[in-house]
Amino acid sequence: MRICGVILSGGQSSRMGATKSFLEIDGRPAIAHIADELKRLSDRVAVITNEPADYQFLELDLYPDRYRNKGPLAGIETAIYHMDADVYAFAACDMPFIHYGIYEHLIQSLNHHDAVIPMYDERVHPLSGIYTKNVLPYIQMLLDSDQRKIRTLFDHITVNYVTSYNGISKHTLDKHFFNMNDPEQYEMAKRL
Ligand SMILES: Nc1nc2c(ncn2[C@@H]2O[C@H](COP(=O)(O)OP(=O)(O)OP(=O)(O)O)[C@@H](O)[C@H]2O)c(=O)[nH]1
Repeated sequence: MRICGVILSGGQSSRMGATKSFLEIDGRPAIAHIADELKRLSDRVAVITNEPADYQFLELDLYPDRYRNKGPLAGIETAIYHMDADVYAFAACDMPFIHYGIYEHLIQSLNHHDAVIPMYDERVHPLSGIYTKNVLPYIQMLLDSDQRKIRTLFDHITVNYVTSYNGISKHTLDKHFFNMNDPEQYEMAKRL
């Protein structure tokens, strides 16, 4: 199975007030930690960013959103449009502690669905999901009619929502799904 890892980094970071990808965790930018983990899944990892010059140090494939200012769904569209793979493992740039084993578990849960979306602590995490190429025309249809909600995509495709993570510790899961959106959460991240 051909897998691509994709980091979504096209947001405004307005709550944080600084680009979340470049916030330092253990002396390295958050996005470098995320890239390292996705490289354990695949030798093909891309970043979807509208400021590619800032990301060249990562030495990854860089693509700007094809649909501008339409949110993360546009980032997913861009990745699938440009890269040829069977499955795409997505990560938000504000989840610095992702664990590749959780993605392996999601991929094993594909079972002919169009996407596998993790749930944890009663929250749905669509930007840490696995998507197949099948979703591309549906995303384009939504973006073409200015619909940006990922949840709307799920009305059109088959989704396996994963809620059990046998063999993965609570500590690993708590960190994987930790998301830093504001300065307070960044301070928490530095202590994790
Ligand atoms: N490629 C791409 N990624 C996006 C876009 N909007 C948000 N993202 C990414 O989606 C993830 C979640 O973003 P949010 O936290 O909802 O939004 P944000 O713009 O980063 O932050 P706020 O401005 O504080 O809402 C992050 O990884 C963002 O970089 C977009 O328009 N394009």
